[in-house]
Amino acid sequence: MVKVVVSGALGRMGTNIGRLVDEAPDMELVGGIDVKEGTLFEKEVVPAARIDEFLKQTRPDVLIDFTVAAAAVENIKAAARNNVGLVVGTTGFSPEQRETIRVAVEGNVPAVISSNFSIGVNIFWKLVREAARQLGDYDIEVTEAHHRYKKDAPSGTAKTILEILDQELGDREKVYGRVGETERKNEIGMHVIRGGDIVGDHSVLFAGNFECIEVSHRAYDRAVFARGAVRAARWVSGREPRIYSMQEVLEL
Ligand SMILES: NC(=O)C1=CN([C@@H]2O[C@H](COP(=O)(O)OP(=O)(O)OC[C@H]3O[C@@H](n4cnc5c(N)ncnc54)[C@H](OP(=O)(O)O)[C@@H]3O)[C@@H](O)[C@H]2O)C=CC1
Ligand SMILES: O=C(O)C1=N[C@H](C(=O)O)C[C@H](O)C1
Repeated sequence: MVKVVVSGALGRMGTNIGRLVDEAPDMELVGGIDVKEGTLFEKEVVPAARIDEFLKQTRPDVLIDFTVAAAAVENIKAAARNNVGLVVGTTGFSPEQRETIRVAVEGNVPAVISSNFSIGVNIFWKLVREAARQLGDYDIEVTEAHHRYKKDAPSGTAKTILEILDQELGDREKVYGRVGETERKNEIGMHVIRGGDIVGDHSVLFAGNFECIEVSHRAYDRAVFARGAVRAARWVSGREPRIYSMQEVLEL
């Protein structure tokens, strides 16, 4: 049995993940962490201030964190202190926060950290890499769209797309939206849409003369992220203590 605590337990992703863990025959949901007290599928949810005490009491194998960046950093440090493996889907980390996470995790606990846990997006990233290899001289524009409540922008998935493009094409200037008189140079355009209940859309446009290629992914339900996170939780238990990507989990 893989024992799981969900952090961000009362949120959109936390409740989706809690349901899947609760229903999995090989997993045990032992509780949740959030800002307020509550319950998650009849298991206790305690405030984040009590995380150390709760991890000692419930002794999970894995903490799955889908919260906000500043909170996730503290939760990751607590998991590492208590020798609990990690699956981290939270996005919006600064470079400094990423370094803090690396120091907390490496050599201490195994952690799968990904800006997107859907299988489709992990394949989409591979397609974007291949397109960039072939179409480096085309104009490139990245667009993402999410629901009105999303706190960070651009999305973590879009930032991963920009990293892939940089790896393949070298560092290019990023232009975040355009207004007024603008002249296109060898930049990458990055465009963010927020509205309604859009679950998560990402697209990369490669525009040449007389033709365009668009690589895109659209999520219709948060279940695709939740399923990937639960798959990663199963996979991460007992691994060497370092940071893993979802690509490693999926052997892509
Ligand atoms: N990697 C992936 O595949 C995916 C990543 N995400 C990312 O996951 C994160 C959460 O998204 P979503 O579920 O939509 O957001 P929600 O706001 O619905 O959920 C986040 C929850 O975390 C709670 N929270 C805040 N601080 C803490 C803390 N210190 N400890 C524990 N819980 C805390 C929030 O409480 P309160 O509301 O009271 O502040 C809220 O209940 C975001 O960063 C998002 O980008 C989302 C989908 C897929
Ligand atoms: O906040 C969300 O909802 C999502 N966040 C992730 C991101 O920032 O890339 C993944 C997904 O697109 C949904």
